[in-house]
Amino acid sequence: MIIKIENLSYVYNPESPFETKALDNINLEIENGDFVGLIGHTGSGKSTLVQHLNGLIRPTRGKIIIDGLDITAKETKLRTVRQEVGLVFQYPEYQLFEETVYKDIAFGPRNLGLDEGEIDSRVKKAMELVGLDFENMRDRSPFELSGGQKRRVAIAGVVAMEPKVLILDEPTAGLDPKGRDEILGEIQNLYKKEGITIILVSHSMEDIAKLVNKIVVMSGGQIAMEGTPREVFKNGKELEKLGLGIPQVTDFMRKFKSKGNPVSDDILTIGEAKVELLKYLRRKDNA
Ligand SMILES: Nc1ncnc2c1ncn2[C@@H]1O[C@H](COP(=O)(O)OP(=O)(O)OP(=O)(O)O)[C@@H](O)[C@H]1O
Repeated sequence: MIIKIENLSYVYNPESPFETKALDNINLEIENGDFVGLIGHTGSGKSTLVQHLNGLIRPTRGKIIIDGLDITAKETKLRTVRQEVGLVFQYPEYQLFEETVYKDIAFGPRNLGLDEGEIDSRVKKAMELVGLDFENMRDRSPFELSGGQKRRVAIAGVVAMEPKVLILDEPTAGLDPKGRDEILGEIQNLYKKEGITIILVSHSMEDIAKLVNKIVVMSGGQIAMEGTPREVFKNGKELEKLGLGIPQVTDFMRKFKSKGNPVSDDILTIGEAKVELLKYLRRKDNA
């Protein structure tokens, strides 16, 4: 197990008129190599939770153990936590600030005190992992890049820290469909190649169904459901009550089945639907 969260609660602005209980007794275990989708409607506590995981916020109550290290203990240094857990914020491109792509990605590794050779190889590897051409892009200014490219630079900066856990908070927000697909493809690629643990916060059930092997559903600062995508998306009605949906293709297959067509409704992606519908058509032709 790489992450263990025990009885985690967090209150913003305690004992003031603005007091908000954002996390309410969270207990969660994540296995090494899991790809976790964290979903929940606006204000359910997802961002607050992920900020705890890399030490940006200290809990009001409870404990977080990452790879055997209690990151909530007073004596644990933030620097150590950041090496273990990389967090890519929403709209991370706003945090780019160096004059070249290379310098921006090298910033974190340089702060770790690594030597130039190691920094260079980490920048190269991180750029390759997120699909940025090293020779063509290294000396460009991050500010003259497209939205999708800027975001990749920002993700590469976190990847270059070689964290054991990578958290991405809405990495496709604000991108066009092509940019979204590219970034998601790179994330999937990174997961396959590096075998790290990934936590993806997303409002897109399609993206979640396509990528993750475990879903955690948050509501009102608590964990409302957890399980494999198949387990979680079986509970369409409960998800709806929490202001969430199921992938469109899952919804379509369920409706198609309910009209009396003999197909499986346990379908999560377009690819699965295609296979199932072709089988159905063949059966129909042979009948
Ligand atoms: N800096 C803050 N100060 C006070 N309250 C906050 C702060 N940040 C979040 N909250 C409150 O804490 C609760 C959880 O918010 P959080 O941002 O973690 O939710 P979220 O699920 O990430 O939402 P979204 O999907 O909109 O990003 C909400 O009630 C929110 O209003």
